[in-house]
Amino acid sequence: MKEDTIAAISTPMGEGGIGIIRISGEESFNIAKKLFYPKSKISFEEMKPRTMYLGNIYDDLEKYVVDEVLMVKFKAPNSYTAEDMVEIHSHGGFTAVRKILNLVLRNGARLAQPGEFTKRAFINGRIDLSQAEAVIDIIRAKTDKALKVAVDQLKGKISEKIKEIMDSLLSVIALVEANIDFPEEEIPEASPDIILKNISYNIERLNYLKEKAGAGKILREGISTVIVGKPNVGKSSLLNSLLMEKRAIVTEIPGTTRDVIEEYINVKGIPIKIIDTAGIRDTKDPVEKIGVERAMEKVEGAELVLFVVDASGELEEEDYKIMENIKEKRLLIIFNKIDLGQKIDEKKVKEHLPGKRVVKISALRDEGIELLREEIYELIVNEVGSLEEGIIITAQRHIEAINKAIESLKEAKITVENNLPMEISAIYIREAWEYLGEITGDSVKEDILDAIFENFCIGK
Ligand SMILES: Nc1nc2c(c(=O)[nH]1)N(C=O)[C@@H](CNc1ccc(C(=O)N[C@@H](CCC(=O)O)C(=O)O)cc1)CN2
Ligand SMILES: Nc1nc2c(ncn2[C@@H]2O[C@H](COP(=O)(O)OP(=O)(O)OP(=O)(O)O)[C@@H](O)[C@H]2O)c(=O)[nH]1
Ligand SMILES: [Mg+2]
Repeated sequence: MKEDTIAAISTPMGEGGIGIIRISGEESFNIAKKLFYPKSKISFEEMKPRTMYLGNIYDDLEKYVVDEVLMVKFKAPNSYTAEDMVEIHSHGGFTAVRKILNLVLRNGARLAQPGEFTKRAFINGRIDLSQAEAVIDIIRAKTDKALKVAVDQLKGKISEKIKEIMDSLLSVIALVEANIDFPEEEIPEASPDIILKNISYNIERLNYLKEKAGAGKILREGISTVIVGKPNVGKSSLLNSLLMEKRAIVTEIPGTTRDVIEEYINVKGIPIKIIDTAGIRDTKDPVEKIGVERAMEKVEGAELVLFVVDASGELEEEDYKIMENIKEKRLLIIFNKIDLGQKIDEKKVKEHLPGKRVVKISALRDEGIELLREEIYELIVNEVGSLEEGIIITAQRHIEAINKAIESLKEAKITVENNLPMEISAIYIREAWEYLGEITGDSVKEDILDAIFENFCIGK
């Protein structure tokens, strides 16, 4: 079946130096040929692939030059999608790119869906599914470390590991099937021992990949971290210190913050989504009340809580209430306003929040902030393991597939141990193979593909 020729603007809409319109599919060259007039007066066919040419985009209906651009063509299969492709590099901004896209559409292309270029790269076999998924992770990476992990995935590191395991599983399946089909022949015997060994080894390899998944999820999605505490303890000041900018309004009036404020910070490569909330207290003010409710909701969903108290005062009833609510959470206790001297009873706080660490800071003077960042890092790394070496799985979809594969392999193991016919074991091993194939895209259903690429941006 002949695929449509698709087109989209691949750069963000806004004022910028350059804007890129991409076209992919069989009609790409014909469409570009009608619009593009090279300065050097050579024909479209004479232009070398993967070489930039300067020229004009000309509107053949309205008869005027739309923009001066650079154009480059890619001949299939040597392109991003592995189809014929054209890129038009125009001036940035809203108007030129949009006008050129419209011209391209008028001449026979249709607007690309989100992720459709990358989907084609996958369907045409240039990259596998986990590599395709890495593309959007690269675009959305919030720290250098997250970027590095995504680029490793784009380079095929995950697929390589998964494919090794799949091949190993396939080799036992083949062995079992050969023994069933040709029991008389001179082929290696599929002894229960050999099969068990293979299964155990592959379960081990999958478990190893799983170990790093926690770190992976954190690198990809960040840790949602809520700053919580009574009014006026310095929550917004802490947010500002961490961000190194005056993001939130700070005043000496309790109840200043009402809305939830969310920003990202980078703590040694870990993206931390930091959320400032309204001070928790009983209040009659209807606006503040909503703020307090929102704060409590955020605490509920938080992966890390920074509980701020005013260390220059005594613990109050509100503090006790908040502690009661957050004691089960991953949590750091922040003693703020330490510049005013410490009056708070540290023992009492620790009694109410056993096992949690205290960090002493002055948000006003930016003191202790570096230490706090260290503590956040340590807390996370202690729980999820190092973010440094090894292959890091980041996608929830991959983790689920690995879990299901492990379950199938465990089933297979039981059948062998119970001396059931080998073909039964082979069925479970094949099931594991198929689950892993969902990661690479070797065995994946259309709806999963749609769900993956729907989340991409247009033009990617
Ligand atoms: N202008 C521009 N910049 C871009 C992209 C692009 O498509 N256009 N990319 C994407 O969005 C990224 C680069 N990724 C790419 C990956 C593969 C191929 C490609 O043509 N691959 C062929 C040929 C490889 C070769 O040179 O031998 C292939 O793999 O067969 C192109 C871009 C980032 N920057
Ligand atoms: N001395 C001293 N004052 C501080 C410190 N941190 C914050 N403050 C002051 O405490 C007051 C309240 O600070 P905010 O950051 O607005 O407190 P908050 O917890 O966000 O308050 P709400 O939004 O009302 O809940 C302001 O006057 C700050 O300047 C600190 O470390 N030392
Ligand atoms: Mg505040």
